[in-house]
Amino acid sequence: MAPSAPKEAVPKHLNFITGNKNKLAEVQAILTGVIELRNQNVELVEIQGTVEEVTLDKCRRAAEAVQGPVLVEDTCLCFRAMNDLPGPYIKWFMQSLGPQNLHKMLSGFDDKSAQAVCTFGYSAGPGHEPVLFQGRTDGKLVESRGPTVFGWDSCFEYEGQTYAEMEKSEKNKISHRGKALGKLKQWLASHVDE
Ligand SMILES: O=c1[nH]c(=O)c2ncn([C@@H]3O[C@H](COP(=O)(O)OP(=O)(O)OP(=O)(O)O)[C@@H](O)[C@H]3O)c2[nH]1
Ligand SMILES: [Mg+2]
Repeated sequence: MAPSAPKEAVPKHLNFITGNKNKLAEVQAILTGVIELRNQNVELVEIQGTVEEVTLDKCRRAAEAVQGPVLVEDTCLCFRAMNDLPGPYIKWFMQSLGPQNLHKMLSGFDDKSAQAVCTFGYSAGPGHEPVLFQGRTDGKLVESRGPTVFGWDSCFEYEGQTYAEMEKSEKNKISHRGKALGKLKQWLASHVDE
């Protein structure tokens, strides 16, 4: 998606609204030296819809909740054999099945291909339309390999290694989140207040 941003200055720091500590750590690592990141954990309702609709709505709700500029992110895991489900609903499948059983979702299918999708939304505040930045990484759903620290990292294989088997810095270079933040960085470069 092209970050078709209105010419609108963003502040010198970003307030990343998330309750997910692993996401926060990755975003902090990737944005170090680019922009100051702050964090608030606000419980946000997440609607059903497309990847983009979910993030747009999450971003608008977050801006309303804090009455100011916000960055939010929504992550999807899409299985080709299931026409992209569970997508934004992966969290609930992960919580119920756990990393040891997640791969069984595709046990009845030959096609194990999966795509990790990360969509950031930035809003300058309530009433400001969010700008989206999306990154996608293709891989496969596999039996859990590696540390089970972060969600489905141990079940998502990219070029022979699961995310969990990679060094963090390696994951961040090729991950859905790294790609999305690459676009955010480009946008920031032309929007941050001097
Ligand atoms: O192995 C993983 N590697 C990743 O890179 C990754 N990014 C997110 N997730 C998990 O996928 C679901 C997304 O749901 P989600 O986007 O709504 O996140 P969340 O509810 O945890 O936080 P937030 O909505 O407060 O930001 C949640 O279960 C996350 O733990 C990941 N798992
Ligand atoms: Mg969430």
